[in-house]
Amino acid sequence: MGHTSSKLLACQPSSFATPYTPSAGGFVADKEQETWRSYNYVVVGGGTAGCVLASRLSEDPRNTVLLVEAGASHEKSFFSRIPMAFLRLFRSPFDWNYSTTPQAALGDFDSWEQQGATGWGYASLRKYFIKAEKCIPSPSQPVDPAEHGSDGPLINTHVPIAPVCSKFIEAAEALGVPITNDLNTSKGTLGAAPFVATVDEKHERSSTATAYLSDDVLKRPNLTVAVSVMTEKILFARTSDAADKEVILCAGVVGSPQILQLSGIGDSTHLAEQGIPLVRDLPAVGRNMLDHVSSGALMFRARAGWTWDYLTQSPLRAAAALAKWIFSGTGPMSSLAFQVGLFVRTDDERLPFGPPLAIQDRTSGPRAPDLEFVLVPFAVVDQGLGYPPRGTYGITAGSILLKPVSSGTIMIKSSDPYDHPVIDANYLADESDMNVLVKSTRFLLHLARTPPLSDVLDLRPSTTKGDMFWPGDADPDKITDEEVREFVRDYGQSTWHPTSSVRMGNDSKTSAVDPNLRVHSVEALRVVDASVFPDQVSGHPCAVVVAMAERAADLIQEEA
Ligand SMILES: Cc1cc2nc3c(=O)[nH]c(=O)nc-3n(C[C@H](O)[C@H](O)[C@H](O)COP(=O)(O)OP(=O)(O)OC[C@H]3O[C@@H](n4cnc5c(N)ncnc54)[C@H](O)[C@@H]3O)c2cc1C
Repeated sequence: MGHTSSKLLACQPSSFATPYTPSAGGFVADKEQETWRSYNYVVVGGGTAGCVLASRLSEDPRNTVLLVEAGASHEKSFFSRIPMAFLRLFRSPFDWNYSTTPQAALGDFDSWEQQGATGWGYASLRKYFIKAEKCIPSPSQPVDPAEHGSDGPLINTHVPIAPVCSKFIEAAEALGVPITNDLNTSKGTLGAAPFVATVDEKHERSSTATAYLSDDVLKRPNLTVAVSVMTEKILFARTSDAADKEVILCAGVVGSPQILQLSGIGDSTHLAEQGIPLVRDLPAVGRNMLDHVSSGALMFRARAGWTWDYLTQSPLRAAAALAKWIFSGTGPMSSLAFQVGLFVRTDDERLPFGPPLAIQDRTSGPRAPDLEFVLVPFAVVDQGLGYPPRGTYGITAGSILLKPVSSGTIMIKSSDPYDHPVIDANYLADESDMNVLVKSTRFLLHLARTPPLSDVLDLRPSTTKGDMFWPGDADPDKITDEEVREFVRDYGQSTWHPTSSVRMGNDSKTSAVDPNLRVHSVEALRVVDASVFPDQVSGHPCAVVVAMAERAADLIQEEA
């Protein structure tokens, strides 16, 4: 996070905090605290949730708020402003570069309430989705205004899509997937449509850092924002002196369990092994992590003129597209890399999923999808770090397991906060998860052979394993399940949507925070981010994190 008015952001801890070296135990004597600079709310992590909370909590001038973010201000990253350029941020200084352990086998809202997350059903979350949003629909894709917000900070809009993307959607419709104008309604996400984009009036990629922490918000005297400041651990007092003071962890699915464990909150056995004094035994901290794992990218060779491969293959045309975006805010650079989505159910018998395979239904009900397909309108090798040879055109499609059975763990491996924790995602450990991806890959192969998509592709049946267009060129009726499994094992990957590593619930044996997001049996400490999701969602998590942070801001202020 960060902002163009960087003079308003602090980098030196001495400018907003009192220097202090903690003793090994982590508890601070009452006398020492009296002399400290203090805030009503310290928000740790200026990501999606943290920026919303810092903005909303500081609306009341009586609240003093400190937001602490480990990363640098995004103002120096030109690429973070260009909607199309998000792949350029991979392995940049803005990337934590986390990786999972090697994976041997290489996840609504009403169901959240049923799992103990009282107050987090759709009926209560809906007003926060609307509060957060300013929807600007395009005339070609009208939406029901009753389903959307009109004056929230985050702009949702439609951006241009490549010609091949329309063919992808039309082919999906031909196979039986309904086309919808709007994937984001109370009716659920089932169907096929272009994605909406959080792109602002300046045609720049928008985040909660840009939308919620505007210049005016950053000028509030009661809000201090610190960037490039790593939170190492939380210090505790044995007695609470002020009920209105809170630390709110918004450090994300990896950062929040890591900070809790470093601070002595987690599985007592694991903390003892790391030599960390126990503050509270909460085994669910760092457990139950659920991610959206994908089959791996399937590339299909395409005919010239239908894709946007020129963005990666022709520096001249890429420069022209960039100039167009800079001067008019239009063209391919104003668009997304992932442009269209299909949300389906694997038990939909109309769709060509191949022979039956056992699948455990973890969806919240018959209108909720368990599978998503996405399309990038150019060929992408190794997550955008490589591209096919010039003159080779392609599309990159992937299928995403939305409701995994397998769950993983995030555990610190030492007491050093700068040591990345061990992330064992445990992908596809349950056979049902692998079966979803086998079915989905076969569906994609059929989709590619369905007009009008097949008319703009250039499939070549002679391609063999190892080729970048394998298994895209494989015959969906001949490729074996084992061949698909092998592809998924080789190329399956995270789609960067982990959740639930500090799960919300009522039972402190199976959850880490209560339905008001307070860490069980610890005063004045909350967690508000994707880590508290009781379960994975059947869509993309970011809007849910924003709505959750909006509701949390209300909960916190009601309790103060
Ligand atoms: C490449 C990529 C693409 C994605 N695309 C989409 C998408 O298209 N749609 C969608 O819905 N979701 C998408 N997501 C997922 C979405 O970004 C996350 O679900 C969401 O940002 C989670 O919000 P959060 O507040 O839980 O955590 P984050 O936004 O990750 O915020 C956590 C913050 O805490 C900071 N932090 C961590 N540890 C510390 C520490 N010790 N001290 C201080 N600060 C700390 C981090 O730097 C970070 O800024 C994508 C994610 C990635 C990585």
